[in-house]
Amino acid sequence: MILDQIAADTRLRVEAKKKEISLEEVKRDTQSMEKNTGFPFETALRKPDLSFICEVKKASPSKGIIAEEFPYLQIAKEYDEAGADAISCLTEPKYFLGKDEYLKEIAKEVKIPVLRKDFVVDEYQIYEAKILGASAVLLICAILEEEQLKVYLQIAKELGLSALVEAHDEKEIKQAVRAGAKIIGVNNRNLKDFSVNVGNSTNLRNFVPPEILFVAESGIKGPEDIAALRKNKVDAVLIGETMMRSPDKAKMLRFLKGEEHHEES
Ligand SMILES: O=P(O)(O)OC[C@@H](O)[C@@H](O)c1c[nH]c2ccccc12
Repeated sequence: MILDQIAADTRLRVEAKKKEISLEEVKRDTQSMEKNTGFPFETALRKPDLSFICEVKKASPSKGIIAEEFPYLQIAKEYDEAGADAISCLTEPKYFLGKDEYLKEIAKEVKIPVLRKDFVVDEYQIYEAKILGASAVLLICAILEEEQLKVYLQIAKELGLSALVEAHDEKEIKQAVRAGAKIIGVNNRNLKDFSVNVGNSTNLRNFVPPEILFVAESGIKGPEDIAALRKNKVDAVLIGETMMRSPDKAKMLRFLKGEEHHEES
């Protein structure tokens, strides 16, 4: 299964990083950092209207290369100017061709909060996210034990980071709720076989209590998808490929919101 493979590779990557900079060192580095005031990622999602999280992603295992040319900083700035509420930035290098530097530079450059999109299997990566300037981390239920998830949520909280806890089915949502997640994302893409069903997040909407923020992730292509998610009282959407492939981010965002009738001019 691809997810297990990515998680295993990530463990190796983290072990190698620890040899260069130890866990103690990254912990110490976060201690000397300015304390965050509030949780900007969570705040960005907690508004009456639907929030948009736009993703900076060069490639993925299901789609291959999405952006041959990849002016990541410019893309992030365009998302910010287009009115995105937050940015998701892939840092996983092998399968998504992400880089820590992308996140670091983007977080410095934009006003909106940035989520570190990676496969967290070690607390090391949460401290690292903080150092890179992220406002939030992704925690994927399918690769974490419930106890681990609880511990990681606590570490993130202490660092002033929000956590988007990703679930794919009812069982994982229940785990996320028990572990104390404040933001739950339901992935419409099954990471076991890459099949996409935008109905997955609407079907599972009611398993998440209303005080927990609900994010619909993946496979969102057009205003009909957004309208259906709005109707189901989703708090936020996470959109990657559709935004990445669009030459005019502001226009695409208006199109998705139903404010613009044509995708292309
Ligand atoms: O490009 P899409 O289909 O709009 O999907 C974005 C995002 O949801 C997807 O990249 C994603 C969702 N969960 C993940 C976990 C790891 C890596 C990537 C992801």
